[in-house]
Amino acid sequence: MWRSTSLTDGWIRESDWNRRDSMDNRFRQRLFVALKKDPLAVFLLAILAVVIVMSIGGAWFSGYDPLKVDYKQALLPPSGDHWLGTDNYGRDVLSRLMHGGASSLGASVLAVSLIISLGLLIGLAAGYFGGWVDMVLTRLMDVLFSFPQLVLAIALASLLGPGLMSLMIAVAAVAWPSFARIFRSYVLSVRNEGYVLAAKTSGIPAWKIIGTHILGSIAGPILVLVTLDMGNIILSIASMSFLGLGIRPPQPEWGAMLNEGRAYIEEAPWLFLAPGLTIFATVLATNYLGDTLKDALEPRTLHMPRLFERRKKRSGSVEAMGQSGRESAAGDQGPSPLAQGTAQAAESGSRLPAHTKRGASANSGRERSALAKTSGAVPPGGMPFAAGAAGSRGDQAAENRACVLSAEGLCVSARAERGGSRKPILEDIGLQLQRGECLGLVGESGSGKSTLALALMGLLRSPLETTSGTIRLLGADTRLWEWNDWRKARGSRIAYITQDPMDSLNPVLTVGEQLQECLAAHRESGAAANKSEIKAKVLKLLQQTGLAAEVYGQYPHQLSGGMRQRVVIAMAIVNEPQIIIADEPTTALDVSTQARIMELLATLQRERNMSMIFITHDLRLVANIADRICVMKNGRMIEQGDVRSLFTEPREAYTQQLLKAIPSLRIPPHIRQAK
Ligand SMILES: Nc1ncnc2c1ncn2[C@@H]1O[C@H](COP(=O)(O)OP(=O)(O)OP(=O)(O)O)[C@@H](O)[C@H]1O
Repeated sequence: MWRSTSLTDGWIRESDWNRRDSMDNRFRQRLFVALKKDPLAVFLLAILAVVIVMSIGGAWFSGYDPLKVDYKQALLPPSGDHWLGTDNYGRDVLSRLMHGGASSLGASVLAVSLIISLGLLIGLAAGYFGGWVDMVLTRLMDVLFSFPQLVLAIALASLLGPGLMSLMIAVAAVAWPSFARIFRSYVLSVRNEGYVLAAKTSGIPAWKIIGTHILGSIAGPILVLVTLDMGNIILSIASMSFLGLGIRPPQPEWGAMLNEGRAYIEEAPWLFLAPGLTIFATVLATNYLGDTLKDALEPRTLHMPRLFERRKKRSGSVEAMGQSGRESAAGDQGPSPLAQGTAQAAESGSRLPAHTKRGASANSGRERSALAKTSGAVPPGGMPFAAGAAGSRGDQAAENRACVLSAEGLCVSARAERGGSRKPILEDIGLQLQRGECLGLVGESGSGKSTLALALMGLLRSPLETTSGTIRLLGADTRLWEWNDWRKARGSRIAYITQDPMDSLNPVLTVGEQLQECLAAHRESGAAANKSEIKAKVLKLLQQTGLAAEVYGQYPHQLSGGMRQRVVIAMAIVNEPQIIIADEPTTALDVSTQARIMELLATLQRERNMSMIFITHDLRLVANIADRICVMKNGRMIEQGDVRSLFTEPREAYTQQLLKAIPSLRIPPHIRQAK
């Protein structure tokens, strides 16, 4: 099903509309949750609503004419007749405040609209077209920035003459460059995104690309910026009115009322306090609500409450485990879940805890920053991982020691939107990775390979979460781990190589800087950083991964795809992890580069006795590197076995189909005949 859209003049797939609707729903839901959790935000929202309603409906709500002079009523204090008292002309202050609100808020909204329109027009043009357009517009902004804004606004307002309109124009004329500069940088950050380039290559005109793709992507931040800056504009307009540059007396306006009340601050403080507190409350409310909106649009800032939630869960689960007697009481008192897990591994032998519904889901994902962290984190500081910790407790313990990573009954599902049902992604996954072993993970697209990899790295991100099952990393039960425990393990114990190297590489840092950062992240705390030693280590690593020394000072965009993938491999092994998860590391490469990268991975794995999970669609690739293969389909592990038996005697029909699907290298008969 398709729907037309007036913006693109094209057609949008029904599923895309649904996705857009679901994004809107998610935003509304997050906003609702943010408001529900924050009584102050609700209180300020209520205040703002009252101020707006009173300002708009001043003529209906107030029983007094805000302009009518009655000297007999002058400077009356607040009373039942005049709730906020009267001013020196005997005018009702509340009535003037309400009518003044219409002027102040109206002028602020119009000024913001003017500023945003100008800022958008100029910021979009400068950011999208670049070149001389950008240069001219940026220089113009620089010139305007070189004047003190308030002084320039006062000078402009004086030139234009008193009145609310000239005030608005003056405020807008000095405020737009700051907005234009921010909008320009938003545009710069999205203009080279794939979807914008795709639209350009489809021949869509620039104004349409700007109107749909670019503006659509930056609408959220713009909305936040507007809300956050509304308070500033209200203040600027009030300040200039206070200086006598705004609305002409006797018309009311908050800033002008402040000015009028200034002379009576001792004998009639309500004249000053009423507009002052109203401005204060309105500005505070718009600023605070801008922050709330930002939290709803950028879910990462919601991590705080989630972390608290998880902490609660954690203490609950530890207690529950203690009560049920499944785990030793020592687990409760141990300094770290890592240590607990290792102790459990050492002591319990095959005593794996029963599956629990308390899954430890971590909040992060595929985004670049999180992936960078898979190669760098806080020093493990003597984490007693399984190596050597199991001691000599017979064959069973030795067997456990050899298993560096395992999943038991692992289930992952996508949390439902309100009212919907959970979508299972992984079901009852069981796998074991032995020391020094390479385990191939194959399956069609969407079978859940990457989700499993992210779960094994503790990198599942909402809406995905572990619902049951256990992951043991080097003997440690990770169910109780928090973000920080995972952070310590990632990079130093288990590392991740992504399909697209640019997912892991920061485009503005050199290769050397990025490798040094990973290395420094796991340096023992307090250990002195010897720059030349670190550099030497990084250079050696570059050499080991087949890269020339000059790559050290180069940026990712200066490298070929194969070189970038080598850098990512170097980042993954820089802290000598025992386990590597390589998620289709060669898919984006040509065949010969692919072969060289495979050779590099195999060599590094062999030389360092690392364990590796190699994820791929390609059975031929996995046959060359893996010792064992797990086949996944629809989120389930349907077959496991050593390479030979899986290739020669596949049990499952699906595995047989996969093997049959391997393309033949034979030259097709019609080409042979042509020869
Ligand atoms: N954030 C998410 N929210 C909801 N569903 C998701 C999310 N991420 C992945 N999925 C779903 O999980 C399933 C498995 O996806 P996953 O990326 O793990 O597959 P894959 O086997 O790695 O595929 P590919 O080889 O194409 O990368 C898919 O049906 C996908 O739609």
